[in-house]
Amino acid sequence: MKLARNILLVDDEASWLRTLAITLNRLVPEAKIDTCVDSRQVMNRLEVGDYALVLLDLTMPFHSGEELLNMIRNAHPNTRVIIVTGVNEVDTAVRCIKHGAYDYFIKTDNVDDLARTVRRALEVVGLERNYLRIKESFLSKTLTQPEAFNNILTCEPALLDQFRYFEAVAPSPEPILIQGESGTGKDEFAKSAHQLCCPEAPFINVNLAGISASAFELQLFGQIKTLDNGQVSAQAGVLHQVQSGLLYLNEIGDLPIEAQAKLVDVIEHKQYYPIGSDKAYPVLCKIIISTQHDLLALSKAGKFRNDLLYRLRSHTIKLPPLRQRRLDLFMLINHFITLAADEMNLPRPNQPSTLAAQLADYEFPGNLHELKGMVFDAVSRSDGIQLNISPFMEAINLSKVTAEHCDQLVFPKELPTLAQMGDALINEAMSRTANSQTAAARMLGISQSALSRRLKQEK
Ligand SMILES: Nc1ncnc2c1ncn2[C@@H]1O[C@H](COP(=O)(O)OP(=O)(O)OP(=O)(O)O)[C@@H](O)[C@H]1O
Repeated sequence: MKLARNILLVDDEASWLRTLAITLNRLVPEAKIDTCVDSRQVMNRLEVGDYALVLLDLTMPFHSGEELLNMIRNAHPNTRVIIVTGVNEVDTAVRCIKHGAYDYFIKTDNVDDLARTVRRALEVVGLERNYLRIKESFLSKTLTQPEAFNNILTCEPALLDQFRYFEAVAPSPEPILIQGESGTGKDEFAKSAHQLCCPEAPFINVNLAGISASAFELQLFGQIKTLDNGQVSAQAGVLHQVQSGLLYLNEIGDLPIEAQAKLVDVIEHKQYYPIGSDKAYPVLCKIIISTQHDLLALSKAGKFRNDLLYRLRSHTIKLPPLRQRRLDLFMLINHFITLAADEMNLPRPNQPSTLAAQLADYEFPGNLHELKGMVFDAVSRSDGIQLNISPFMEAINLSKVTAEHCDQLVFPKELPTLAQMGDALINEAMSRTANSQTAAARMLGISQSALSRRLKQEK
């Protein structure tokens, strides 16, 4: 991921440089700080260092700060320069700002103000770089790393367009929101993002369904405790474990509102505090967030924070449900036949040529989870030559019957209890969705956490 983090501190006073570097390391932990005491080396360092920001003294031997400011702005217009000097003269300050300095500080100024400005300058450079890269990549109309999408089969033009958008935004430091019904491929897109931005680093998937605010905080931030005997015990959170990898937060719509505030802080300040610690640690990972809910509707209902919603809007992709991807059916069925035959060690049956057309009007409420479940069932019932199509026909017929008799449920002579009906409904939904709790919960019109609790009670 290409973040704007590198800062070069330039001053001929070595002891001041050391102090400034230590202070900024503490106040802006996400920054990578280098120092340079010799003004003659600055331009060479900028050639090789990808610096987003230079903090520059004014009075130095060889090249003065003002001279360097002009040289840097001409040769590296995207690098910002903040003047940090002992010279407290309004004229000089005005001249520097006119010549393109981002800001001007006196060495005796409050360091917190300087740190805030440094962070803002890094953000500005990051956003500029991001915007340029996204524009270039999107306009190029081709994928640079098509292999990152190997697990997502499609020939639907709308979804292929999403690949280009996703590749363009994947390296951005902002989080990406993936929206789509259960089974539309959100997890697969998160894995593609990992391939695109940090394949060598860890990928950690955290399911937020049913999580409490305190469990979320502990899982993300970890905990540092000082025991009675003075020893320190530390429990690492996923933000520490994932390092510069990819953190996938699944089902954000289920996150309690208090925990959402913590997540806003992480996204906004790119730093976090382990529970029990007042030391800030940098957030180095890429964050991908998914939901099957309409977050705008949740926010209107007071269940989702506006500030989090706005933060997640920078990069959003919406995955279409399978009922809008008819062109893909034939290919997906073939793909799942191969998977099922390999997994169950069975001969690979052929897909009847009319099957995809027969499924054209079926709604697939469980999307790819449901299709995969049907194909696995069909392969297990096949003779090894032709795919047994009864699981598909049963689903089509059932949906027709349900549509025709949706207001006329037929009950046995002796009525079941409410509890028995509930259990039977849950079992049916789980079996129709190949045991996907998210898809089954959606079918039943309840949250995944409620379904998960019911299933635990059943056991
Ligand atoms: N385009 C695709 N080609 C092949 N397989 C796919 C594709 N999209 C998804 N799958 C497979 O379909 C199943 C469901 O996909 P996935 O888990 O990514 O959906 P999801 O939207 O994350 O679901 P949930 O909301 O339930 O977590 C997985 O087994 C996945 O590997």
